Amino acid sequence: MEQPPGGRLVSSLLLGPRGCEVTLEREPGLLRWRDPQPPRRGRSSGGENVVPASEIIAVEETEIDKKQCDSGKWQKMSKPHAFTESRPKQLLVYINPYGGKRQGKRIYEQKVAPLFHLASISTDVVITEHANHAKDNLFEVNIYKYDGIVCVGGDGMFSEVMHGLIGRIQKDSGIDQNNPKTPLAQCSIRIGIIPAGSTDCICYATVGIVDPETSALHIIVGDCQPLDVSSIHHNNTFLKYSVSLLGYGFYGDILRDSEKKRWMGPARYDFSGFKTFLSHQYYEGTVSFQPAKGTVGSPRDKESCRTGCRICRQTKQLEEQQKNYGLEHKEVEDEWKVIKGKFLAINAVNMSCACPRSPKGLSPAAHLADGSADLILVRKCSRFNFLRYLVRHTNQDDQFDFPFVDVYRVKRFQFMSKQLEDNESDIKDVGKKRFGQFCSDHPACCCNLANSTWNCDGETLDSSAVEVKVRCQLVKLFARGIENYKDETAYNSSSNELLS
Ligand SMILES: CCCCCCCCCCCCC/C=C/[C@@H](O)[C@H](CO)NC(=O)CCCCCCCCCCCCCCC
Ligand SMILES: Nc1ncnc2c1ncn2[C@@H]1O[C@H](COP(=O)(O)OP(=O)(O)OP(=O)(O)O)[C@@H](O)[C@H]1O
Ligand SMILES: [Ca+2]
Repeated sequence: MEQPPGGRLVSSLLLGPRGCEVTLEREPGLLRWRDPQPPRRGRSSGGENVVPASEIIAVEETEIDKKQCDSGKWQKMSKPHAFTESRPKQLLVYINPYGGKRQGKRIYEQKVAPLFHLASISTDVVITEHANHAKDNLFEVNIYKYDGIVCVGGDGMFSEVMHGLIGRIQKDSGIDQNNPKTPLAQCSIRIGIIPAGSTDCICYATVGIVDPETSALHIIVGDCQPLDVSSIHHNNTFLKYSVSLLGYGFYGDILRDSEKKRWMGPARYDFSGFKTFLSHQYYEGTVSFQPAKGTVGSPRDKESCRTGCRICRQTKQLEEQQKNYGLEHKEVEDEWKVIKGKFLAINAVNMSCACPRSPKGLSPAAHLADGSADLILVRKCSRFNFLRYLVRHTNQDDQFDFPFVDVYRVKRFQFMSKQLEDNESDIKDVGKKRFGQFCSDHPACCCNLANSTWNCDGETLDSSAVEVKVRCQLVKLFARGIENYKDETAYNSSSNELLS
């Protein structure tokens, strides 16, 4: 390449048989070239292609210009894959061969491994043989020699890997996860998700699409997206972490029913969803929460969390300022709001939970990394109204604009079912232990006194009573959030293309 004044390198690029001029600008590091063919009608970019150098996957030398090469003008790159420092070089990969449509192994081998190879990334691959294989393995291996952990599977598989990684880091830092008040050690090793599950909402809500190649490219270029994690405890015992949906009632019941139908694959959720919708079960209990005062946004905002989100950045800055002034424990004194009622669904989401089934998700304005969760309370209502509420997850109408739906942005919350409250207040009265019974006052009504279960990122929880606290940006993903359409037009569609 020749270097004219102005920090711009100019060279010629062969695209098939045609040549064109290509320039590389030092600042901001953009590679530009014009299509050799005249632009087609309606193409806004006018045939110009722009690729940030940081997004070039690999460069290979070809012997097309032997003379120039011999004359010493060409220099061999010692590390052809080293475009930026944040790119991973060594990855540990876990594949769940039974997630989703059981395509995990094929997806990895055919779509992902060749890209990793092209980008000179070395991998250790573990194909899991049973549930918790990946989680247990993360406590045994030397995780510190890897630049990232990749999971090939769905939300449940991500959850397993995340539990392994967070648990391992806490163990190595001497932190007891059972203490709900202890600050947790952040995980600097990033997690990559290659979607091969049934819902894949963590992938969809952090990348904007469920596509294994796109996710592989985010891993290769070393993108980094911090993610809030909720820790769930009961009676000073750690239960689980959650990053997407922690749902009681409707989504808990769907999960409980669908687990028996894993053989159906992703369709099990529609089957169990329909069945659960018809059962129209509501649950009584008390929800207490601390509203998120430090965050800048609200769940009713029209704007969603996007790449480089201002709200996530501001909240993190605020948290750091509070830490510097020694105010990080102030939330302990913050007021608790208490709501008793009959609920069809109690959903706490750390992110929008957008997924192919619901492209805007359960809470469209929830943020990936603002240190808060959106708590959605759907009170007892008619079947017809609940259907109207569900349908709004699939169209542009506001799903919170119903008198029976409330949404709050929270940092912590607790839930206890009425049944447990009754048992706790009169524990000696054996007659009051009504597990699994139906309401004796109204035998024909659907007032089931049995508990629902919590759906925690697609896994069931053992306790119906929970204490939940959001841990701001506890983990990091190889992702960059959903890109704004406006930003995307800055580069044309080739921004993710491989150059070789
Ligand atoms: C009429 C159409 C209404 C469609 C309403 C669609 C709402 C979909 C909302 C999806 C939210 C996903 C939240 C993510 C949860 C994940 O952490 C978890 C693990 O992967 N997935 C599930 O629990 C899996 C949850 C799967 C939920 C499927 C719900 C299907 C409901 C069907 C109701 C049918 C009523 C029809 C009446 C005629
Ligand atoms: N080899 C295996 N055999 C059985 N279960 C496994 C195996 N490997 C992992 N698992 C478990 O399978 C569960 C579900 O997997 P996964 O999340 O990949 O698929 P899914 O449930 O179909 O998708 P989604 O979570 O997106 O709805 C995970 O919780 C994981 O612990
Ligand atoms: Ca959040």
